[in-house]
Amino acid sequence: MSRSYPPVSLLGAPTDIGAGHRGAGLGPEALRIAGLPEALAARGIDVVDRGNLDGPRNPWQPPTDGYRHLGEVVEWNRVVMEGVAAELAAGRMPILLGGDHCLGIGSITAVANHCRKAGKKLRVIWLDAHADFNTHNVTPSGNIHGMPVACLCGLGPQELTQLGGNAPALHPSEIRQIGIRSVDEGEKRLVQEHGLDVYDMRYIDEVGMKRAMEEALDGVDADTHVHVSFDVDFLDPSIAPGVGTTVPGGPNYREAQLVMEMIADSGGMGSLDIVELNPLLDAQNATAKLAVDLVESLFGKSTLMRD
Ligand SMILES: NC(=[NH2+])NCCC[C@H](N)C(=O)O
Ligand SMILES: [Mn+2]
Ligand SMILES: [Mn+2]
Repeated sequence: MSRSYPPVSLLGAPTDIGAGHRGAGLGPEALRIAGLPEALAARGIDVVDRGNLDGPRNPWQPPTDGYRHLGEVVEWNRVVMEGVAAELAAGRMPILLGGDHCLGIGSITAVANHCRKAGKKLRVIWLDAHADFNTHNVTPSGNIHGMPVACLCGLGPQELTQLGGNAPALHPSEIRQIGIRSVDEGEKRLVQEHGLDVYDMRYIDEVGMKRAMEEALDGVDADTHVHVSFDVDFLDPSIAPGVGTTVPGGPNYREAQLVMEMIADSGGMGSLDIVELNPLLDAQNATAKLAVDLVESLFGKSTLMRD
């Protein structure tokens, strides 16, 4: 199946404000140096690099009341939400270059608002080692990059849960999480209570990535906007060392390619976040290059013609 893609805009968000390690703020530049704009252009996509958004610097403080850098995280997410919303309103596909995963709050809030206005269904495909469903009372770290899914579903500080208006941006039924293998104790209970649809590594081991992805994409149709939230720590650390919170036992190269190819085949991808890439922990930008390779597959690159 091949599709034509709308024009794409790259938006850099160079910050590690929600993370526990410094360095994710260098992600946008590493992705550019790994050739992301050129790779998309080579696929015939009209791509414009908007450069980097601007936000507060990282004061690198310990958490207060269960959150590290809440004020700065709110500011960054407002900037991201506005940037992503402007691209969607102009009929373009935003690709957010993070930055840490707290930025998913702003990005997905903008996408959800756009879908409500356009009368489209939303399906978020969350590729991650982590559920990112912590709240300030259960977080082991206070790092807000461990909380974006909870915030989007209405659990968290009002400044984040109501970033785009007074209703939660997302209903748990709109998200599918793939590759999960690290969920904190208190977080497990919340995931269960809110009925998140989690395709964890145990499930993927048992049924295979193909069936897991068929299920995760079930119901996606021409009226569905698919948002892909790609936390690079989704990948097994043996192939993707350049992230701050590695967890062993993730998808290998072929499984990751299949995920991307199946999302491409769904024909529904309307927006993408690439987050948590940390060039300071990488080996010669190899993780960034792998991310670019996988994004090519997300945009329909395949070995043979398959129509
Ligand atoms: N987006 C991420 N890399 N999240 C990692 C979260 C790690 C851990 N669960 C925490 O809340 O601190
Ligand atoms: Mn993660
Ligand atoms: Mn994450």
